[in-house]
Amino acid sequence: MGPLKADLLKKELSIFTFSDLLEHFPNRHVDKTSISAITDIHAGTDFIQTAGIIDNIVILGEKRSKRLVAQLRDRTGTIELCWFQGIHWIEKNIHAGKLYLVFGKVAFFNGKAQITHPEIEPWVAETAEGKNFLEPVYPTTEKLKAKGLNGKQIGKLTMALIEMISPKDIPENLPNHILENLILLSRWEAYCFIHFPKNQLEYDKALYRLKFEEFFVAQVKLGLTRLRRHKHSKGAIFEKVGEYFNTFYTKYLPFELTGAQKRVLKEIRTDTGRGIQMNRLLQGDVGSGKTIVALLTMLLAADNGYQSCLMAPTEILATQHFLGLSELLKDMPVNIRLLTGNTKTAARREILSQLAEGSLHMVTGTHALIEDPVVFKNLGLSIIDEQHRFGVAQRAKLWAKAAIHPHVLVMTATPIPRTLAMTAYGDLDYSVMDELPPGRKPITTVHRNEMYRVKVMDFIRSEIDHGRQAYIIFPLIEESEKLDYENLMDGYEHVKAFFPEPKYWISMVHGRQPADIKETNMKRFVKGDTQIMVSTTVIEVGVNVPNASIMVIENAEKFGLSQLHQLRGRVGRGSDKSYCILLTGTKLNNDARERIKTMCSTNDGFKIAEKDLELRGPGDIEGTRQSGALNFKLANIISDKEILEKAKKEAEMLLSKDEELSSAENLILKNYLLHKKGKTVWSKIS
Ligand SMILES: Nc1ncnc2c1ncn2[C@@H]1O[C@H](COP(=O)(O)OP(=O)(O)OP(=O)(O)O)[C@@H](O)[C@H]1O
Repeated sequence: MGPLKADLLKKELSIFTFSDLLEHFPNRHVDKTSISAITDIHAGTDFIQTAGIIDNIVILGEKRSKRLVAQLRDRTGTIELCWFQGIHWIEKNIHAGKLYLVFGKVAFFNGKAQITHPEIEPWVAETAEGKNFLEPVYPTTEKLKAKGLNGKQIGKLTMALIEMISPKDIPENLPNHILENLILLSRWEAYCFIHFPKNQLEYDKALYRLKFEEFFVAQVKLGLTRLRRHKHSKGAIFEKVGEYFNTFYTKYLPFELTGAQKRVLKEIRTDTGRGIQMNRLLQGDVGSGKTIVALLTMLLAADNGYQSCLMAPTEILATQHFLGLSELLKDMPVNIRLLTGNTKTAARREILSQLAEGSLHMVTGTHALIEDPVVFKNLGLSIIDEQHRFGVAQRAKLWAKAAIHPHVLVMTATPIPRTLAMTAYGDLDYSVMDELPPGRKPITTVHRNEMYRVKVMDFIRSEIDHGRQAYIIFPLIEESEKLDYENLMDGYEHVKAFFPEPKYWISMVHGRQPADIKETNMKRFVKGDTQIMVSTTVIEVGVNVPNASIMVIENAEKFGLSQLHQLRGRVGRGSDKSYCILLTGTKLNNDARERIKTMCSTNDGFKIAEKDLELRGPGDIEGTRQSGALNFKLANIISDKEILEKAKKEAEMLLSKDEELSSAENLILKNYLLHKKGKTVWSKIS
C-alpha cells in the first residue's frame, strides 16, 4: 500500500499496525448463497439481502428532499431503492438493465416497501461461486471510499495479511484446559474466521472465542488487582467486638436488623478482622437501611481503638447523617462531630485538635474532611456515601491520612447493574442489600399528563389534610440553569395558588440558594412546619422525612431511570401508604415512555438498574465513562452477559488455584499480560 493510503488508514480508522488491521472487525458478512426473493418482503421484514435488475433510475425533489430513486426487480416483484446522499456517484455507477446485489433495511412508506441507502454492488456470477467463505463487510468512512478504500479493499488487505502470517504470529493466550472445557477455537483460528468464515457457525464460534477472551483477560486483571491489595495493603485489625458495639446492639438499636443487614455486617467483620485493607462496595436499594450498617461498623472501629469518618457528597446530607447518628448515639459515650466547609472557626479548631489527639471517635462531613489541615490520630475506617461524586483521587487522599490504609466502605445510593459491578467496579469486593425493612408498604406509582394537574393537586390537598407532607420536584437541566430557575419559580407560584397561606406552608430548596437558607427550608419541612417541599433535584439523595407520603415529579420524562428511582425513594419511608405521581407532557418519545412504564411497574431498584443500563448503554452510566473497564472491542456487557459470567467464573477458578500464574499451562497468559496490557498489574505483583 502506498504512503498516502496508509496515512488515510491511520487518520480515518486509527489503523497503524498489522494488529490494528486484524482488529478492524467486519460489521457483518454477506452470504451470497442466501438471497431473498422480493416477494418475501412483508411488514415485519428488517434487513434484507436480495438481487435483481435495476430499472427506472430517476432524480426527484428539490434541495433537501432531492433524491435518486430506482426500482429493483426480480422474478417475483419490485422494490424501490432510494438515496439522499451521494446521488451523483450512484447515478454514475449504477446502470439500468444490469444485475445487482442489494443489502439494506426495509422501511414502508404508504404501504410500499423501500430500502434507503442500500449497499449495492454488481452481481457477478463468479463472486458467488468462486469463493468458499462468507464475504466480510468492513466499516469505513466516506473519505476512504473516495480514495478507493472501500470496505471491499479493506477486506483484500486483511486477506493479504492473513495469508502472510502463521499461527505463531497470533500465539494462544488462554490456558489449555479452558480451551478444552469450553470447546473454544484457538486464537489464530478465531482471528482467521472472524474475518473469513466458511459459514455462520464458524463465524459465531470465532466471535464467541474473542469475546470470551476480552472478558476473561479483564477479569483476570481485576482479580489480580484485588489479590494485590489483599496481599500488600495492610489494614487495621478490628478483632474484637467490644463495649461500644455490644451496648448499642443490645440496648439502643431501635429495630431488629434485616437478614441482608446481618449478612453484610458479617462480610464486613470478616474483611476487617484479618489485617488486610477492606475495599468494599455496599449496594443497597433506596431505604434498605445502609446507615445503620455504617454506624455499627464505626462502633466496631471504636471498640478497637480506631477513629472513623463518614463522608457525604453534600452539606445537607452530611448534616443529616450527623443528626441521625447523634440521635442514635445520644445515650452512648461516643464523641461524634460534624465538619463541613461551613463549620465555624472556633468549632473547627476544636474538632481538628480532637481528631489529632484521638479523643474524637467519629466525624461526619463533606469534602472538608480531606482538606490538608485535617489530621487523624488513627483513622481506621472511611465510609463514603455515594461513590459517584467522590473520585478515586479523593479516596486516595483520604488513605494518605493514615499510617496504614483505613478500611473503605463505599455505599451507593442506588443499585448498580450486576454486569457493571463485575466490570467497572470489579476490583472492589461487593455486598448487596436487596431486602427492605419489614412493614414497608410498596409505593404506588402512576403516570399522569398535564391535563390532570388539577386532579393531582386535589389529591395532594386531601393527603395533606390528613396530616401528610408532599414533595413536588422540578427537573434541573444543566445546560440552561436560567430556564430551570424560571421553571421552578413558575411552578412555585402555581403551587402557592393551590395551597394558600396560612392554611398551608411551603418550603422551597434549589441549587442557587445560599447553604443556610437551603438548610432552614429543609429543616422546616423535616420538622413538619411546612407541608409541601418544592424543590429541584438537590433533595435527590438520602433525605429522610418519614411523614412525607406523596411525591410529584414534574416533567418526569426529563429524568433518567435511576434518578427517578432515587427521588421516589424519598417517600414510602414511614408507615403511611405512599404515592409517586409522574407528571409529563402529552407527547413522549419511546425511551421516555419505556422509563415511565418501568417506574410504574416496579419498585425494585435492581430491576430498574438493569433497565437503565439497557436503555442507556454502558458508556453513558455515570462514573464509568473514564474507568476504561468497559473498553471492549467486541464484547458487550449487556448482550453478552452469559459470556461475562462464564469468563468471571473461569478467571476466579484459575486465580484461586494459581494466583501467581506460574504453572506451565498458565505461563502463556502471564506472558500475554506482561507484554500486552496487564503490565502494571504484574510488575507490581511479582
Ligand atoms: N432493620 C430495620 N428495621 C426497621 N427499620 C429500619 C431498619 N433498618 C433501617 N430502618 C429504617 O429505614 C429508614 C431508611 O434507612 P436508611 O436511611 O439507612 O436507608 P438507606 O439505605 O440509607 O437509603 P437511602 O439511600 O434511600 O437514604 C430509616 O428510617 C431507618 O431507621
